[in-house]
Amino acid sequence: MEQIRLENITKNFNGRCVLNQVNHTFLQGQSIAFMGHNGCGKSTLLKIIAGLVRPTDGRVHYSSPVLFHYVPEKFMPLPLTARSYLKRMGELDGLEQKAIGGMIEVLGEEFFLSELLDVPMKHLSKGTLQKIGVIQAFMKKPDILLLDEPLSGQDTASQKVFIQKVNKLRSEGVTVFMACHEQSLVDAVAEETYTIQAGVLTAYLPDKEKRYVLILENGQNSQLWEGMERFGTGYRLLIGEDEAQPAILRLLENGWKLRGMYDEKDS
Ligand SMILES: Nc1ncnc2c1ncn2[C@@H]1O[C@H](COP(=O)(O)OP(=O)(O)OP(=O)(O)O)[C@@H](O)[C@H]1O
Repeated sequence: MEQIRLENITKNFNGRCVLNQVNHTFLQGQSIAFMGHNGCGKSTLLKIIAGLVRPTDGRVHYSSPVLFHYVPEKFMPLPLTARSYLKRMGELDGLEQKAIGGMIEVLGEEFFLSELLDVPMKHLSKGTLQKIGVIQAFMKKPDILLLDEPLSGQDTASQKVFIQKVNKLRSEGVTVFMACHEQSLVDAVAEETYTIQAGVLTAYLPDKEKRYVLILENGQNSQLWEGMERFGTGYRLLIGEDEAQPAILRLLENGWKLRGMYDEKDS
């Protein structure tokens, strides 16, 4: 079912065109990643979809009223503690006091933040603030989740929790948009990837020849896969780009930890 239609979306900043007459329809339940070089317009497009930035020209059509959750790339270092911030946000979302307290505890623990929940946010690192933004987005199920560089460059344990939670929302019909540079995150949560080049949104087609090296650690005595080679204390697996997404999901489900991923050509 059609959920969002971009009609001739153009965005100029100081006379410079960042998005140039973008037309596209997104369906409910899709999970989309925007990739592309720094400054190509990924965050701008996310904000336009969320209605946070007005396009210079064109319109965004929504098929029905929708609840958005938007996780920004940079989070404000407020003087509030993470706990009181999340509590207030939960209240604004109409959640019950008791449920909010429980969710903060559980999500804080899952994202390894329990000890930092009572520290003023202005003293927290950029990565920790990002996690608080992500926790906020998981407190109430939205119709559309927009994630700007979520947990990029963070530890694999937190990324694994994040991937599981996003995929759970996807299975419940939530539409997901994500701007991301990290291929492993994109492969784990997005079914369609687009790049923005010179203001134009283009479907990203996997290169059949391209292969990735996955560096894996055996977390739970999981069964070895064909082709896995010993690599330091873990294993190394070479995999085609088009197979990477389902393979990573299966590996994570089977207790493997993804320690790294890079283009075979860079090895
Ligand atoms: N409020 C603004 N005023 C002026 N220029 C802006 C503004 N917001 C974004 N830009 C410019 O628009 C371009 C696209 O920015 P955007 O943040 O969308 O890129 P991005 O693809 O998300 O980049 P990154 O990967 O570095 O996060 C950049 O050149 C940026 O400097």
